[in-house]
Amino acid sequence: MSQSSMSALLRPLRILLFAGHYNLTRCCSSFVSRMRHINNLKANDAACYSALQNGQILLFHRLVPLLQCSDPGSFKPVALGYSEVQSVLESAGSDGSLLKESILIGCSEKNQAQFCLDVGELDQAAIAEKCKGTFVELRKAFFLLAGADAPVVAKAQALLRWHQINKFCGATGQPTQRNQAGSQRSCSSSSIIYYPKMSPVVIVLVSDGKRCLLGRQSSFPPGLYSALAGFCDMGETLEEALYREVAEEVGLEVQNIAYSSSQHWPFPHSSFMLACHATVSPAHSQLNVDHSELEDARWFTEEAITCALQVKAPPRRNDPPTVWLPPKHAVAHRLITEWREGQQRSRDKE
Ligand SMILES: NC(=O)c1ccc[n+]([C@@H]2O[C@H](COP(=O)([O-])OP(=O)(O)OC[C@H]3O[C@@H](n4cnc5c(N)ncnc54)[C@H](O)[C@@H]3O)[C@@H](O)[C@H]2O)c1
Ligand SMILES: [Mg+2]
Repeated sequence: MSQSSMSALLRPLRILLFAGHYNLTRCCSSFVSRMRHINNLKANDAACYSALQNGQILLFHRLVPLLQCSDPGSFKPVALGYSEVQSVLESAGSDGSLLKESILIGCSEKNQAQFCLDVGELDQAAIAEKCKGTFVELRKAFFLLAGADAPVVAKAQALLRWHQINKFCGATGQPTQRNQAGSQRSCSSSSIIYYPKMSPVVIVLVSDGKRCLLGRQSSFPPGLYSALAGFCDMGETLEEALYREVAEEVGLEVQNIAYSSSQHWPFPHSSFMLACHATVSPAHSQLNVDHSELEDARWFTEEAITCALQVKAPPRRNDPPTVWLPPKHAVAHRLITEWREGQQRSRDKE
């Protein structure tokens, strides 16, 4: 084939590729510009302070988020502008200089920066009344908020907590200074820069083909069962941590690790949850539970999981004992529903 006829053949393909690239660029551009905007705010204190003056600020009191109930049962974090927060602070007897302590959490679709501020030194009731909101502990708030708001509030609390406990350098004992965004703290004596930290945790749903394995710690609320989880040790890979945790907690050797997803988990401190599925052969599914780690671990059939997923609220004190599962915001819930869908798919194929 001559070069010119080859070129004529490829022309429509090039147009298609170009159109595809154009669409991809267009659909990604707002995301890319938002990510670059946030990155710039972390690096540039003056730009960050100016974004704060035009941004939205979520309020916390000693790490407890301020929420507003819009419709009955529907909660949102209270998000105020700079001058609104200034007037709230002034009404609670502060001069407003606290506003500079705000920490960058992210950015809206329209590139409006979002910050959080802990007003723990001021009167909680006065702030709540002025904002027509309620301070709700994160353990409760996390499950009252909509899917998109819960991780934002959890991230904000995690950043505020990290700043509260990293005010001094571990090497010199000298105070550390934060940048305007609050994305780092540094010690001028040691030149060490500290960044917000999460602890990696592996969480795994083990299956023997027909059943899945859930466990509970004695500290869990009565009847709650979850996937097995454990903190990664220094130097371990995700797979090594997973093999070790399952071996330690229930005495099994798993195979076929398949990554599912990840999430930031704020309780009790910031964990980075890495969620996986894994299998054991039915012939090697005999549990040997370490009761110093787990109060109980059991195999659950698909029917038992379907039943437990229908329990929408934790059982009350005088209710009969019921098995219930982690709520929707928890990655354990996702692993369990993925496993159940997999069981349904393989049944449909039979
Ligand atoms: N999001 C979810 O769906 C989900 C589900 C289950 C568990 N989790 C979380 O996973 C985390 C780990 O699970 P686990 O309690 O079974 O872990 P685990 O089995 O490793 O046991 C916890 C113990 O590990 C030790 N430990 C080692 N490194 C630690 C570190 N960096 N931070 C704290 N403790 C450390 C402590 O002695 C602690 O008591 C918990 O914080 C829990 O909240 C989340
Ligand atoms: Mg564990």
